[in-house]
Amino acid sequence: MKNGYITAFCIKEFLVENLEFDLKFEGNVDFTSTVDRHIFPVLFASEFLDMQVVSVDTKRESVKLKNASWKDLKAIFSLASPYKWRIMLGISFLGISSSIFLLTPRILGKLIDEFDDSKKTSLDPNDKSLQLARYFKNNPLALIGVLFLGGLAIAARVYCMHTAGQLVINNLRKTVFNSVLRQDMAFFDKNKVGEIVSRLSTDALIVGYSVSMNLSDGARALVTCLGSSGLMVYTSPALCKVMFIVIPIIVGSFAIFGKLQRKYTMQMQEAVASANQVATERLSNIRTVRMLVAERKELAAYADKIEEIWRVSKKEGLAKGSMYGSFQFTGYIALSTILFYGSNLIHQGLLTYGELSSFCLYAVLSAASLSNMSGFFLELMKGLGASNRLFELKDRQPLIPLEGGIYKGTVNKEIRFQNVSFGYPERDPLFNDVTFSIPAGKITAVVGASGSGKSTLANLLLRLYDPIDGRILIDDIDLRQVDPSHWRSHVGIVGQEPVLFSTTIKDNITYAVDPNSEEKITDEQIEAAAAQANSLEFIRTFPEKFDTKVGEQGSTLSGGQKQRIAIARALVKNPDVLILDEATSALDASR
Ligand SMILES: Nc1ncnc2c1ncn2[C@@H]1O[C@H](COP(=O)(O)OP(=O)(O)OP(=O)(O)O)[C@@H](O)[C@H]1O
Repeated sequence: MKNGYITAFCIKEFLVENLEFDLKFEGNVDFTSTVDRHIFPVLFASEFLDMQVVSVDTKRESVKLKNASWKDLKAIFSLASPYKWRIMLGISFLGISSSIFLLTPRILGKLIDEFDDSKKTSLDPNDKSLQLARYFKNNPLALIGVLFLGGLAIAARVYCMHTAGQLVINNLRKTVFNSVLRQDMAFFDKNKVGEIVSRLSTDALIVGYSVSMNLSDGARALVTCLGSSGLMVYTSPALCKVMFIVIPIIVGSFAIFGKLQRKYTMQMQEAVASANQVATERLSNIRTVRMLVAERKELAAYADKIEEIWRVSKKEGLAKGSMYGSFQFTGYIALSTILFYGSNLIHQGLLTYGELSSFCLYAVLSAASLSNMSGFFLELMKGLGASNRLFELKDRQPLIPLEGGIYKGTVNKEIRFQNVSFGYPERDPLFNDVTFSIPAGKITAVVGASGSGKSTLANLLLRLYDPIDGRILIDDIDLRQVDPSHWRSHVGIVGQEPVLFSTTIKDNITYAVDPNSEEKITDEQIEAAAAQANSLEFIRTFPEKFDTKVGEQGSTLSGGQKQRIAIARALVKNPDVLILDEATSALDASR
């Protein structure tokens, strides 16, 4: 047990005085040796810096949803371009299956006429489809074989497009996650983590689907629609007149209800993201919820969000139902008219039974493909909406970059806050024109009232935020010119509420050590750091020692144990600057 002598620095406007006092540490954090290694902890204690206290504004702005526009189409399809060969292969299989299934109704029609003795003699023997029909009549197994080939081509197309979609989703998720990880703290102050996770899971899925499987379904619908319409005209131009009456009704109802459905689908995604946010935040803080007996309140908050989903869902269902209903209605009107008018044409000898059958099959195919095309359009719209939000995250440039600048990690003379003014975004200024120095090799304490800005000074020193005015100098070099990641890797910090990850004690202690760095941390160094933080003793009592899993946010450890592991984590990388932000608040005081 050692006593460390610290020098408390106070910000000049309030008190110009150096204080020396006796600091008691439980355990054996050896500050004498750390001072030798030019480590100088900056201790933050809640006492007497009389700074302005600003109330907490809990209302945070979320990622804004903008309306999707066609100009984003290029950007969304460019996501699929790395997988274009896989998509092209899928489209080729589409060509095979579509040719087979488009020609089948015509051949079946000819087969029907082949069995009608009254029509048999009047058929054109040079007609290729008739020749094929006759071949299949004599070799029915060949027809089964061709249809089987069509089925195989469909399976291959679905496989290619499904996997291409997953590759797009994987790539998108990685890119967006990378961009989110690089954002500045002000971004995380504004955007809720639950919403960002929702973007990564749901929106990436929608975008990936819309440019892969949906693209292939859309292409299939288009080919089928064009092919079957052409074959309808070829089979009976007279019957096609009926279609001129029905198509405008189908297109009109699709335009109205499709637009409505798109609107409600976007509202639905927003409502789901909002419900996810509530669930994530409350469940990750379940202990607090339990201790404050807030289960009913949280259930009510979640139920409100679910109620919102239900409200939007009803509108979405109504738009969807109206669209499908109008499709079915117009479809059956068209089919009845075709059969009625077609029977008349047969009676007049202008059409055969086989031709009417083929025409009906093509009409059904073309109606189904119109409906599929509407589905394609809707999915594309959904994809555009979702991509808009994802691109916002992907393309956002952080206010403070992760890398770039002078490689400065050691402090030889001093760290100097020079005329620093700061306020959090959308808040009143927290402090103005603050100047003080932290000399190298010394222990410096900052003390002040709760909420006065002590942790904020640590945030500024780590360059999590930039001062609004003034400079922070590391040996006369402005911190803004220093490579942020390099600087941070030389600063050890133990926060007020130590955050542990749900992995082993060893992984938590070595969390800040770059796995790709040449300098490997040995088990002896880990044990030494744990011993310095006075955690070795209790770690050894666990059956799995350093391989013990600590649970979510270290839930299986006591507050003091968590803090000691956090101290070991800060010490193991042998930092040049050590910041202890009330790091011993959960430790028992003892000599
Ligand atoms: N990310 C943030 N966004 C907006 N305001 C913040 C943020 N973090 C802190 N604040 C506000 O800044 C003020 C200073 O906070 P800070 O955590 O620096 O105080 P502190 O002196 O360390 O307090 P304590 O001793 O209670 O830990 C507080 O009023 C707080 O509400």
